[in-house]
Amino acid sequence: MLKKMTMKDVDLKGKRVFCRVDFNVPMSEGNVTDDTRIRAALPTINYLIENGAKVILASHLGRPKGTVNEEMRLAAAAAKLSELLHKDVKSLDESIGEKVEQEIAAMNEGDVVLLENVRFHPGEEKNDEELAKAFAALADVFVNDAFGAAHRAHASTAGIAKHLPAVSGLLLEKELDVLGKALSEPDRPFTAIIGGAKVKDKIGVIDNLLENVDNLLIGGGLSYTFLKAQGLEIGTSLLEEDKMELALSFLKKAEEKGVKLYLPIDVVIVKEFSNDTETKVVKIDEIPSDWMALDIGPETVKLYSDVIANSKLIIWNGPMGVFEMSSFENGTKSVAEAMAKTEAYTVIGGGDSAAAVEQFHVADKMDHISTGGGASLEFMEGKELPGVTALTDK
Ligand SMILES: Nc1ncnc2c1ncn2[C@@H]1O[C@H](COP(=O)(O)OP(=O)(O)OP(=O)(O)O)[C@@H](O)[C@H]1O
Ligand SMILES: O=C(O)[C@H](O)COP(=O)(O)O
Repeated sequence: MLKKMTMKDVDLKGKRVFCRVDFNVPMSEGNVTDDTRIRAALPTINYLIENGAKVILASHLGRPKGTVNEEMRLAAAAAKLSELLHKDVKSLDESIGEKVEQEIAAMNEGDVVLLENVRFHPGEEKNDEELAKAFAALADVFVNDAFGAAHRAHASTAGIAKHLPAVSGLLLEKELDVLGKALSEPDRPFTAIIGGAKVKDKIGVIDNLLENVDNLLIGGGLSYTFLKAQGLEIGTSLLEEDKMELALSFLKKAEEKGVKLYLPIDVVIVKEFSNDTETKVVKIDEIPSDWMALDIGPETVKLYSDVIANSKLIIWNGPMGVFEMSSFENGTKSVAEAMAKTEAYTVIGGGDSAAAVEQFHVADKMDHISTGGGASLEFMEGKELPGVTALTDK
């Protein structure tokens, strides 16, 4: 349970509400190419409208490093939101200052404006006190619905919360609820699937999950460091030599905690990193020294799919192979399909895994797809999220 104030704990009628959302969406040629994050914020925005708030939305887009970048303006996101809400959304070209104040003063209850990219100000990422105060001066209430940015202690996610009643939005609440419950009172068997490129990026999450899960399925680039550490030949597959000791300590921890840790038993290998080259499927102890593994093989798919089918709760973060190339997509696709079929409660930890379930058309079969990549990872590592900590206690 979230011990922070929520939108339901404050009177919103006629109030100016500064609502931080994560509209950091993929764009191409000035258009939003994936509106998932905008759609995910609709329940909160509609709630604010229905309760008579004046809705002042704020977001970052990309990493403009404190200067105005024409390609990172939020106007296209405002247009997309307007289309989804069936309502005018005024896109402003600043996020603080006199002009913004005038626009807000002219708002009626239920009106919606979207401020310009907050990262155009250098103070945003520095969590500058003056910028936080300038944001707070625009409003009476702060609502944080930007789960995707909750791991950042920035002026519009954390700093502002010191100066206004600060409450969670519905998306933020839901994300914390689903991920929190999964980690604190999991239905068992509880299985985590961890893939992606590097052990380095998943140290915290593997360490924390080993405290909790029944099964840990490892795939993707990071599995080869584990395999090499066990003395296997991995050819030219991805290796982080300095993480081999750590990989061994994870294997030991799994044994101590009674966690079944699975590594690939067969793989798809190639001689060069290319989609159009000869591929072979080999057993895990048959990788030639000049070949590299870019996907898990069919035996591993079968093994992992069986574990998935026999689980009650599954959390997935990171692809099983180089799924962007069709020759190496099978492992990731099969895991996505096995998750789509299972009766278990399925949680996708954002980022590449969320992209994969979209790509393989099974997104609607998942119980929860997190809108946060980095944020969900940090949450699963057991870290505090500054955007949540900053909210007003109940
Ligand atoms: N065997 C492999 N060899 C090389 N690269 C791999 C292999 N398996 C997966 N990858 C690559 O790993 C990348 C994804 O890993 P990365 O750690 O960057 O993100 P992630 O785990 O999906 O994290 P997030 O979900 O937070 O975005 C993909 O681009 C994929 O091509
Ligand atoms: O896309 C994300 O993960 C969030 O919007 C956070 O973006 P950032 O990594 O640039 O802070």
